[in-house]
Amino acid sequence: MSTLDITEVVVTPIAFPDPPLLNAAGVHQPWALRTVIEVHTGDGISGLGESYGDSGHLELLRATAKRLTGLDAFDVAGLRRLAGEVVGGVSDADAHGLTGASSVDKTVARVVSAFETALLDIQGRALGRPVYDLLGGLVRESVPFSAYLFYKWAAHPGAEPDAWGEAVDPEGIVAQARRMIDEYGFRSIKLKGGVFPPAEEIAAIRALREAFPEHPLRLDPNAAWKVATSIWVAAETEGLLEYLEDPAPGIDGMAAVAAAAPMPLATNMCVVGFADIAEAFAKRAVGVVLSDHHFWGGLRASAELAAICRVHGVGLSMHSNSHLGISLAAMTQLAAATPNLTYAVDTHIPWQSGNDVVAEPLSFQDGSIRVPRAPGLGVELDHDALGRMHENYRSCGIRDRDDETYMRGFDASFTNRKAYW
Ligand SMILES: O=C([O-])C(=O)C[C@H](O)[C@@H](O)C(=O)[O-]
Ligand SMILES: [Mg+2]
Repeated sequence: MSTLDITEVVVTPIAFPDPPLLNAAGVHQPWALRTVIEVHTGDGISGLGESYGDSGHLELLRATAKRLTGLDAFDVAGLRRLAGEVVGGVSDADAHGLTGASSVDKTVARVVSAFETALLDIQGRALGRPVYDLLGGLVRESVPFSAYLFYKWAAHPGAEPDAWGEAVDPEGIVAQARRMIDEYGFRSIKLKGGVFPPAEEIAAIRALREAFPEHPLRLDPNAAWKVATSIWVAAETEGLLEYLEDPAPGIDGMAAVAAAAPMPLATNMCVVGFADIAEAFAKRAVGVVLSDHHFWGGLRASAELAAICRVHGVGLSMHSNSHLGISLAAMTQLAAATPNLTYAVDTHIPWQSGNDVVAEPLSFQDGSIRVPRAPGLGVELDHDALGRMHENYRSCGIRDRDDETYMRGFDASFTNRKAYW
């Protein structure tokens, strides 16, 4: 008799180089952290997951992994129960705060997600079907992604310049967009804002519109603006943005901006769990929710979020932070099966300079990824790369992502820009 009982779970923290990308929380550290999950079953079928690498989360992943031996790979309910027991009453927060408030539910969701992806990978491989078939079936052959632009320094202080160069003004941002679009073919553009005074970021949006008249544009200051400033920026960018993402903090702040803004507001900060939805939707605070399976509780939970958005007439997009090819494959599978995901998906992949833990990463053509037809997620682990990136983790000295403290090393007066302008 075949058994998909879990025999072993391997949790490997890794690090890979990250450029000095600027945001409202500070600046990215030289190394980004992730955790790779390998779940093995008695049948010899294994599945992959990718998650955050911060120390508190890693501890929870390791503790949960120990409990999974013997669980059936189809028993996602059992995974949720065990993860809930491990997390207990812990509310694990990010130092950067870029994905909103923490809660016990969100902490459990982040842990579940890391393993659920691996279980779905196993299920798909066992059935000989891609993960999108487990999520309701294919609704698009290819998934469009957006160019994700960042203000950035030419180099981490004291290090060699990276290949992307400096971008601290509209010219630098347009040059970055041109290069990213030439290389990847993206057909929509997101600018990470909350770095410079809003008038400078509006100027960058105007410059992008002039250089790329056909590309839908988004601006995301990660709640760096007060309500009045947000309303002013929204008026100044009327007709330029497909959505304005998290201009101001909190559901009430967003609702006040949304009531005056000519474009929809999007969020990955004020609606970050199922408990936020009723209030935010009742107050019409957001027109678009950015899903993210890494903190919404996995691919199935993200599909539930999609259904809720659909029935409420709220749009759906997808969030990303620094990630590698297992996450990209999971995001692609989810997007492939989500009818109302009508916005191009965010991705940090261009910033990872070709570093990956998968042997043949999914690649972009004309800004989109063709959905893989192989069983499971459609990617295989590169064990040598995993080993190298684990060595990076051991030697880099970083154990938590903390953009603010890293920035303070260069500007002692810097504080997180929440509602700053
Ligand atoms: O609001 C967002 O889209 C993000 O939080 C995306 C990323 O975390 C990004 O801001 C980053 O990594 O600096
Ligand atoms: Mg955002």
